[in-house]
Amino acid sequence: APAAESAICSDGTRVTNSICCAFIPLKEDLQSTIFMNDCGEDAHEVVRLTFHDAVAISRSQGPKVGGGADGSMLLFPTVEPNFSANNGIDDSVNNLIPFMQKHNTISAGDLVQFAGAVALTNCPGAPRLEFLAGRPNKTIAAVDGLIPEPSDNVSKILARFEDAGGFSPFEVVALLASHTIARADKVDETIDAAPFDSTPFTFDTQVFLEVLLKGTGFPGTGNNSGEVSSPLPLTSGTDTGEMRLQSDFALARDERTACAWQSFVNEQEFMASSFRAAMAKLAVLGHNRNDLIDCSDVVPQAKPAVNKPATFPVTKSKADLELTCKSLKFPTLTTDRGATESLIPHCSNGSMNCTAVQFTGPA
Ligand code: HEM
Ligand SMILES: [Ca+2]
Ligand SMILES: [Mn+2]
Repeated sequence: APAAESAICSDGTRVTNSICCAFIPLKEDLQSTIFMNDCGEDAHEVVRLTFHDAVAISRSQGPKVGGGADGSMLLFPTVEPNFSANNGIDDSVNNLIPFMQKHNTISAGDLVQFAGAVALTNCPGAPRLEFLAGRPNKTIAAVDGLIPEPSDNVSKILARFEDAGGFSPFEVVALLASHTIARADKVDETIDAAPFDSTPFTFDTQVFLEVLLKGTGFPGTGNNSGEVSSPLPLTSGTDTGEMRLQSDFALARDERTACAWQSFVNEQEFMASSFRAAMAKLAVLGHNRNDLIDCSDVVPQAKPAVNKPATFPVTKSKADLELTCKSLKFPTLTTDRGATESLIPHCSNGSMNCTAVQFTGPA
């Protein structure tokens, strides 16, 4: 192939195409206006948005039900955010909408996927995602029913991912590495920011370990749709205990996905590279990769991994594991020191009080 037109942006970044340079001021604006260089609530919610925008497409039903990674969530903010599977997505939608005017050469679809890549760079251990630019703004609102729900069974989840973009069961599990930096606000309406692992500000493998532990209780109320008991439910003030999604529980134990799930425990590099590859597929759903321009150079390097092996949280050990994968040996891990179950801090600096950015908007 002929060498791509290359350019140097005003800050010195060398890119394959000069159109990529517009994403550098966007990156700075996103960091200083919303993310604050933190792997906090606002970063988490934008990563979730990359998925909910992209997965709304169907190979069997065709383009009339949704265009994939097309920014339709931002372009139709009074439609898609109201679907029940999108409950809570309005925060990230309203936060990103002002950037469409402020950076008006960048399409909504590019904005969503780029913002997700930038958000992840704030999370130690996250991969530096591929970023391709050029998704057009011409699209339709997606229809309801295309986003997986935590109450869905494994067959339904795997079928939905297959239909959306030909994802294999392994790729589905790899994408769920995202739940290492995730907290639920809406599954249990009585509590906010209930984390899916004990380290929601670090892109580590703890989620794959902790979802394999026997559940003992609920961080809030106990009868919510899509929630099952977690091993670390202890809550105090805004330090909400761990929540477990029924879908994560089932994927970790189902014969089609359990070995993929277990394979990521304590395998930071393998998890990060598998997530990166699956995200590259997710981010271009609805597009032909060859029509897009590779602007990966404008994605900053992620914060380095903390280099701490996976550990059983205090009070837990291999006796608490619920393993169903027969072909893999479980790694030998130590238990964190302490006598009683630890709280999971609400904020990345370890405190109970931190403000999230929240713009008002149409969603
Ligand atoms: C089987 C598929 C999946 C199901 C059923 C599912 C379900 C959920 C649910 C119920 C929540 C909590 C929302 C709330 O109450 O605030 C959540 C949060 C989240 N999900 Fe997923 N998810 C799935 C796959 C994914 C994928 C593929 C990604 C990204 C690649 C992702 C990224 C996130 C993130 C980052 C959050 C945290 C948002 C926050 O902290 O505010 N999820 N997910
Ligand atoms: Ca984590
Ligand atoms: Mn949240």
